Amino acid sequence: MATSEFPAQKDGSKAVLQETTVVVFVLGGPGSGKGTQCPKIVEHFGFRHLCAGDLLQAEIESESENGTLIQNFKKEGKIVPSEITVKLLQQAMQQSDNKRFIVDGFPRNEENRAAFENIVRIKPEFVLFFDCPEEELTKRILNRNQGRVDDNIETIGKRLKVYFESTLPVINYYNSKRKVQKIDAQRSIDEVFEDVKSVFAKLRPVARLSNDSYSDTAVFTISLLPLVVVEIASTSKWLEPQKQGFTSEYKRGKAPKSKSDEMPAKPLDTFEGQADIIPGSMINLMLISVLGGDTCTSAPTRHIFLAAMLLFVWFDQFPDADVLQELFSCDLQALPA
Ligand SMILES: Nc1ncnc2c1ncn2[C@@H]1O[C@H](COP(=O)(O)OP(=O)(O)OP(=O)(O)O)[C@@H](O)[C@H]1O
Ligand SMILES: Nc1ccn([C@H]2C[C@H](O)[C@@H](COP(=O)(O)O)O2)c(=O)n1
Repeated sequence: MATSEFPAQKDGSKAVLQETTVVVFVLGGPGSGKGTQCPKIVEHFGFRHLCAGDLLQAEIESESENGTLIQNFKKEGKIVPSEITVKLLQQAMQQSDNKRFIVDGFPRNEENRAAFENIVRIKPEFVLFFDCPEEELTKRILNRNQGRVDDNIETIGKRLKVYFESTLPVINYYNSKRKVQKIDAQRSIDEVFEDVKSVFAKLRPVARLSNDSYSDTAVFTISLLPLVVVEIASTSKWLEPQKQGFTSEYKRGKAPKSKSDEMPAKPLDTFEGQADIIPGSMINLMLISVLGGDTCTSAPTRHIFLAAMLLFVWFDQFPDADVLQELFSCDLQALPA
């Protein structure tokens, strides 16, 4: 993903879209359920929802200079010139603290796609495509009852024509780049969302972390603290006598006793090297979840990993999984099956 500079803001500074910005385009015919599913994605995965149609509608309602032009395009079921739509999307992204966006109803045609990639300079992570037959689309729109100027049988025909002629080629373009996640949208809202969830769950865990609130930083710091404490305890001197005690009992072939004589101690192999194994496995588990695959690391690498994670959390800069993979690849080994 590329870094993109937005136009100067009122205070003269420039908002910069960082490399960690994630964009998912949500496409499908009119009435396929984009606007129904997007709020669920926001709720479950913390993305910011940008609906191109809603941004254009807000322009109409604000009676801006482009309002009448947009209204006329909308009534005709036509696609508004890309310059206008991309500018609105760009401003909305600029004003958001979130770095992860689902862009609903965009790009509607080749011109939209090229304008976004040229101006915003970000390629989508993937395209979520709600696939639904024409008859079902028409039925849903006619039942929608939200007072939209374009929800009438005449405009629906035009919108469907535009969808098949202009939007489907964009979906095919992304499909040729293996970026399309196709969802069967003809089923119930809940069934559709089950599929949507599994698509978003496949996003790399680091990319799924939200960067938009202090509470996230607090939650992640607190989650990392037990790891830090156990790691420090295991490598500090005060655990040495216990470790040696267990080891010498083990060498003499005697099971160490628990404090209560009636209660047998835990098996020796549970204790031996326990202080080293536990933090190792906890952090290895984290590494496995972040990097994928089976991994194990040496103690110094775990320490660097922990320190890096804390710094990343505090400075609100989560690294890409690829960066982590590169940082730790020298120390990652496949675990025996
Ligand atoms: N899976 C579904 N099953 C039945 N009805 C649905 C389903 N998903 C959405 N709907 C209904 O269909 C209508 C259209 O859905 P929605 O507004 O989400 O579509 P859309 O893709 O956002 O449409 P548009 O592109 O025209 O804005 C709504 O009334 C919605 O409640
Ligand atoms: N990229 C876009 C998105 C929307 N429009 C216009 C034309 C649509 O009929 C209208 C409503 O959009 P919807 O809510 O159906 O997604 O907005 C556009 O010109 N370009």
